[in-house]
Amino acid sequence: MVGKTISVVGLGKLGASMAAAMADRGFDVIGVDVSRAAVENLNAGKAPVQETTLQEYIDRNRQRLSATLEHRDAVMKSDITFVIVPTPSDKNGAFSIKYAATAFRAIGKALKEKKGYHTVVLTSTVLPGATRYGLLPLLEQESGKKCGKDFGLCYSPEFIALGSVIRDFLNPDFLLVGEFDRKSGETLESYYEKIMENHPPCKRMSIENAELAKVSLNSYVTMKITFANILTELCEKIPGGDVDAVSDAIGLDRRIGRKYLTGGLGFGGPCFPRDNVAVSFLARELGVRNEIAEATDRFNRTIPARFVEKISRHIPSGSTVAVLGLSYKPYSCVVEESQGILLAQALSKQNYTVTGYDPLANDNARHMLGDDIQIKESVQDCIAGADAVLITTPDPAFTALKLGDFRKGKEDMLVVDFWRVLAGELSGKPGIRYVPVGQGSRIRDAENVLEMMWRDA
Ligand SMILES: NC(=O)C1=CN([C@@H]2O[C@H](COP(=O)(O)OP(=O)(O)OC[C@H]3O[C@@H](n4cnc5c(N)ncnc54)[C@H](O)[C@@H]3O)[C@@H](O)[C@H]2O)C=CC1
Ligand SMILES: O=C(O)[C@H]1O[C@H](OP(=O)(O)OP(=O)(O)OC[C@H]2O[C@@H](n3ccc(=O)[nH]c3=O)[C@H](O)[C@@H]2O)[C@H](O)[C@@H](O)[C@@H]1O
Repeated sequence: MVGKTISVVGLGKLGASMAAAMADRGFDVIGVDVSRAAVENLNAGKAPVQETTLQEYIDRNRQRLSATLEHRDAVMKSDITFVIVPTPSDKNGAFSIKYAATAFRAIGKALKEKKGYHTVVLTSTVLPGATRYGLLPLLEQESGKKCGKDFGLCYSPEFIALGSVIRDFLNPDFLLVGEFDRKSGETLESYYEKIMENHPPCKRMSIENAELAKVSLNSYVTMKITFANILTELCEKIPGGDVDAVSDAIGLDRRIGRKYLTGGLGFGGPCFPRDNVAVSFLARELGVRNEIAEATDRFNRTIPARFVEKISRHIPSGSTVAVLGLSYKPYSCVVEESQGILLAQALSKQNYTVTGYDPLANDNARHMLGDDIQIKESVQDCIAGADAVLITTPDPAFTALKLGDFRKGKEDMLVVDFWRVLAGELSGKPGIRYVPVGQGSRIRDAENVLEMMWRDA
């Protein structure tokens, strides 16, 4: 049932890494992209995108990896095709399937000519119904063939975080397979048995259940992060409050777990923020109330403004603020929905002079921010002359900073540490006003509020 050759349509952040990882597991992999640069790069042995270990995987699998602009070539020469093209949010917050539709039409045309059974797998994130009612008809129209008889179809998303795409892909907690019919699911599962390194459990179900499971998982995880961010605010108002102490404790309960329970600056990036919006859209369309997804999204989007207000209580507008961390998380060049970028923009609007630095995301940040923020080439350049420093990601370039890296001028320098990574180094040190987010500050005020609450008991 398992053939030797796999094709991957879409050689972006997810697809390029999946193609290289599957080649490493012994398959011949043909990548397809509409971008000539992506195809030429892969054929020249260069990673089309930046991702941890991707270049190494390409280097050691050159013989088994190739790329083409022609969907037809790839489908004819392979037994199974994974489709991993963008599904951007549309104006209603739903995921658009316009790129997937173009890819499915091209695959359908190729299937018309192809002799023998072929399996098509959609990996891109879509909402329930999109695969069966939006994309499957295109395959059947273009090929003149029947799904379930002439070809198979699955929806099988990945649960992969940028920066660890290859490791996560090869070692998932579980596999999710939405199958058109039993044969489609069995075929895909047998490929996964050969591809994955850790023999994960495979959950097979209807296509629609798998579509719902993918977005539900992300929505649930962001709800958990948001809960931690609410705890963060509460701890700041409680004398001696410490969000990590609380998260570490409740995270030990196996019903909760400690992962994705760290309060800080909120979630960002190209995946999480759009998923609650899409889930809310789905719920509205189906007449279901989903106030959790809506509240999670609302709360997360107000976090930068809350901190601008907080910072303005410490330093007047006109001061210089250094933002360390412009990507949405460490080890990433991605700036989409980055909380660091949103914070920099909000501060600039309030007439602060803003400088920024990120080890990987400087170019993308420059592109997004234009002239409003001065992007610097090193942490030291970014901090020099600043009245306040904001540490927005727990990147090793920032967690390794020492007291001596911060200015020792006449005025104390404000350091807002969203992930509390420099507490040992900076807390209580002369010349620094260290503000660890999620810890009880302005203790006297906090005590007053608690005293008032309980005075008449
Ligand atoms: N990046 C991630 O970590 C994850 C992404 N996803 C989902 O995977 C999908 C793809 O995401 P990324 O890889 O990040 O996108 P991306 O934008 O980095 O890459 C998509 C690639 O598809 C190509 N493409 C567009 N239309 C095409 C067509 N008709 N034929 C062939 N190639 C075509 C583009 O040129 C681009 O190279 C999205 O639905 C996303 O939500 C899901 C889980 C994780
Ligand atoms: O559907 C997707 O496309 C992917 O979205 C996320 O992956 P990703 O956005 O790359 O990154 P994560 O490492 O999960 O982090 C996302 C954000 O959450 C924030 N976060 C994470 C953990 C935490 O405890 N607190 C917190 O605020 C991070 O700072 C970051 O901004 C999911 O983790 C993947 O499982 C999923 O496949």
